[in-house]
Amino acid sequence: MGETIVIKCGGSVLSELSPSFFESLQLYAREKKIVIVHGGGPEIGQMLKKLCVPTEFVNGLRKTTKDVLEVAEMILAGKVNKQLVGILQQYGLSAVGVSGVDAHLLEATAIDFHTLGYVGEVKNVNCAFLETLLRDGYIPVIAPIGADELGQTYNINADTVAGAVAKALNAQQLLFVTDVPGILQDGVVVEQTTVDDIERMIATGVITGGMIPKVKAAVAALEKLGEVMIVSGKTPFYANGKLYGTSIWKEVEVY
Ligand SMILES: Nc1ncnc2c1ncn2[C@@H]1O[C@H](COP(=O)(O)OP(=O)(O)O)[C@@H](O)[C@H]1O
Ligand SMILES: CC(=O)N[C@@H](CCC(=O)OP(=O)(O)O)C(=O)O
Repeated sequence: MGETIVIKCGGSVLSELSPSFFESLQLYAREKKIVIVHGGGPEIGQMLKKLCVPTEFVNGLRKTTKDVLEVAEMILAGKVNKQLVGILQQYGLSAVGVSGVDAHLLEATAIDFHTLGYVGEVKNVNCAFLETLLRDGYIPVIAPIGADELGQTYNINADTVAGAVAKALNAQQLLFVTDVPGILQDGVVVEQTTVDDIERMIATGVITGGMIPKVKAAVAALEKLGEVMIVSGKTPFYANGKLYGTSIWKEVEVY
């Protein structure tokens, strides 16, 4: 069996993942070991609204009070994780759903408690646990909740978790599956780009909002990985041995 691929499924597209997306995944799973990290930001937002719990974002991260943390855990580790595992199983893929709390998978600490509350960053990934699941033929499906050594849980941005897991596993590739077919510039998909280009696109306002944590996680992961891709979950992302979307490299390849 081949190399490990980490796939992050964004909350923006979870309810719209097309049959062709799962068919691409089936093809990919024959050749690669797959780890999935999922988001669920829009669902957390909807539940917070229903429960009249205020929510605000600071630099793309959800400020997380005790009440917000409780809802994030319910939605991510409870609802979204189990729904996604259920769908993967319908497509014949052996998925096991865990949160970062299970088996100390994601050891976390607060980024900046004063500004963000219980928002975590990843300190350590239990790779041995993931490798056990992968060796037994399972696709680990990870909800982005981590815990510290005292058992305090944290809400972690799912793009950040995907980047940290890909780096820790020395993954061959990291794929961000989202609701757009890649990084768009003037409405056109940028097929290949580099870390320098990305910094320019953030500075000039081409890349904004939820695309920012994604490209930042991509840039951090590129310290160790060769390539990060951003692809759409609404259309097939893999066919004839080729991935369709934006490919991000550390620097331009010279042929
Ligand atoms: N240059 C860009 N190209 C594509 N999408 C962009 C760009 N800049 C900002 N975005 C926004 O980023 C969104 C994807 O991020 P987000 O909503 O957080 O998705 P996810 O839940 O998949 O992480 C897109 O739907 C789009 O609105
Ligand atoms: C700290 C932080 O912002 N956590 C995110 C976790 C979910 C997430 O990242 O979901 P998407 O991938 O769908 O955006 C949140 O509370 O929305």
